[in-house]
Amino acid sequence: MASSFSADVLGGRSLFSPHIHDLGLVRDALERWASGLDITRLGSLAACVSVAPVVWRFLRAAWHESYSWIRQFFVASVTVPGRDPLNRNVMSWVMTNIVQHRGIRSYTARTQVHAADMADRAALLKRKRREVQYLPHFETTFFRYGSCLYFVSRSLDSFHASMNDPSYDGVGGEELTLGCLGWSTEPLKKLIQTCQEYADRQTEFFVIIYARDRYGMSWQPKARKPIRRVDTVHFDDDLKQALLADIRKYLDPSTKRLYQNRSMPYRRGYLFYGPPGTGKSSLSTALAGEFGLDLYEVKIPCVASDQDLEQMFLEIPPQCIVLLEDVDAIWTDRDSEKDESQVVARSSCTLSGLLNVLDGVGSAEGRIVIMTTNKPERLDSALVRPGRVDMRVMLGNISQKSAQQMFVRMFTPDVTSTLLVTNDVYDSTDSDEEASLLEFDTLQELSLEFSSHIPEDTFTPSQLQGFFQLHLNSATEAVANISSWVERELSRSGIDDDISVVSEGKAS
Ligand SMILES: Nc1ncnc2c1ncn2[C@@H]1O[C@H](COP(=O)(O)OP(=O)(O)OP(=O)(O)O)[C@@H](O)[C@H]1O
Repeated sequence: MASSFSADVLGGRSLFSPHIHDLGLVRDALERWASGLDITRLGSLAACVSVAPVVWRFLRAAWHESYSWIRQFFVASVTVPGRDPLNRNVMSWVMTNIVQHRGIRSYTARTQVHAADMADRAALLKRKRREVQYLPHFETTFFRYGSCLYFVSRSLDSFHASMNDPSYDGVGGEELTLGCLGWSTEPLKKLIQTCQEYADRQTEFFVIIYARDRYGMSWQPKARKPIRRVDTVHFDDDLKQALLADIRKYLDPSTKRLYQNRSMPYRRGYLFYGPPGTGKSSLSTALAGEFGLDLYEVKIPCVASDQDLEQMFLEIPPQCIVLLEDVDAIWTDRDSEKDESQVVARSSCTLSGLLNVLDGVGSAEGRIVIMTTNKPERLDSALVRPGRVDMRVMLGNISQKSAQQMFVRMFTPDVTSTLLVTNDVYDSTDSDEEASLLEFDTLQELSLEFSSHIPEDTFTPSQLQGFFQLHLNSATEAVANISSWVERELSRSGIDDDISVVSEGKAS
């Protein structure tokens, strides 16, 4: 037993011997260091360590004092209020061009709110998981731009308050102070102009949609959507061209002069009507992108009072699109007694409140107002008279022609990837052209076959979009499945409440 025990110990020793060797070395080093220690030096070291915090506090106070002196006498500054649109422009420029180029070690993290922004496919599939948004966390940052030294400080208190607002997208919103060394504010104005130009370039690719914040206190950017081309919203082609021409003419500077010379209010109003899911909101967003305008969204059923509506309109800038959604929720036709009771129940603002903001004292020049409704017959004639509504656009159920266009759009190869392929890989030879032409021809044939199965003016475009979402990977599969889908939808609409929606679309 004894021999076996000692054998085990020996075995263990041989196993761990390198560590024991290392420990021996550490112990030797410690012994050498301790033997050379001088107790006086140790005491002065301890004294230094104990006064270090006091020195640190003193240096900080001195720095703050001298910093405020420097700021007072040698620094020019501009403060940008949190709720001003300029704030967002400055902040996104600073984030993109300064902060992100530095190694960031401090972030604010919060749960991503906008589901549309989720890039993580796994998170999308696992619906309960929400993506985390990381935002650079800084209070003051110094940077050199051109020949000047600048700094930007932000009020972190208001930043944290904004972060608690789920509709806040994380950029801007807190009071900013921009400063630079010197007595002139010119470099600051130039910097602000650079930020503005940067923001303008951004809007070439995006539409900024503004909505009231959750307290109803101010307009806040709700979403930044990639521009949707107007040709991706399918409805009557002639009507679409007429609408585009009308807006283009209205926005032409010469038209503005004409209106002013003739003492006419420079405003334009449109009414988009049709069943739900026919593209009224999509068209409004597409128009904002087409004409480079911001979109201010007012959901009429959510407006608390006439005063709120008035305040909203007072804060909307002149050059933009105002989208008044579901205007029928305000009230019904004045002659229709039976609906009068629903009016009070559905919305808290009144017809006179709405008319007042459309062309009363507070209504600004240069706006485009788009009203949408599913029930145009309910609207009061005063609201839709010329001057308030200059053009009515009916967005109905989908025609065979639009269904064909939608099919081609869904299965046309991505333009950017096609361009990459043609530029990088191929020399455009005759056979290649023939191949792409053939592809185009096949797509046309398939689209014709597809649309022949779609009954005229029966389904909403959003219904058809739902079908495409199931067959996005194969055009032939879509064609093969369309007739059974149509049958299913028709039989469903026979028993569904949807039948009323479909027949309303046909009637209008
Ligand atoms: N005419 C259309 N052309 C292309 N897509 C459309 C069209 N109409 C609807 N869609 C698609 O259907 C979806 C819903 O459209 P949208 O919200 O614009 O309809 P809407 O008429 O505003 O509906 P609602 O009256 O319920 O607000 C969007 O994803 C949009 O892409």
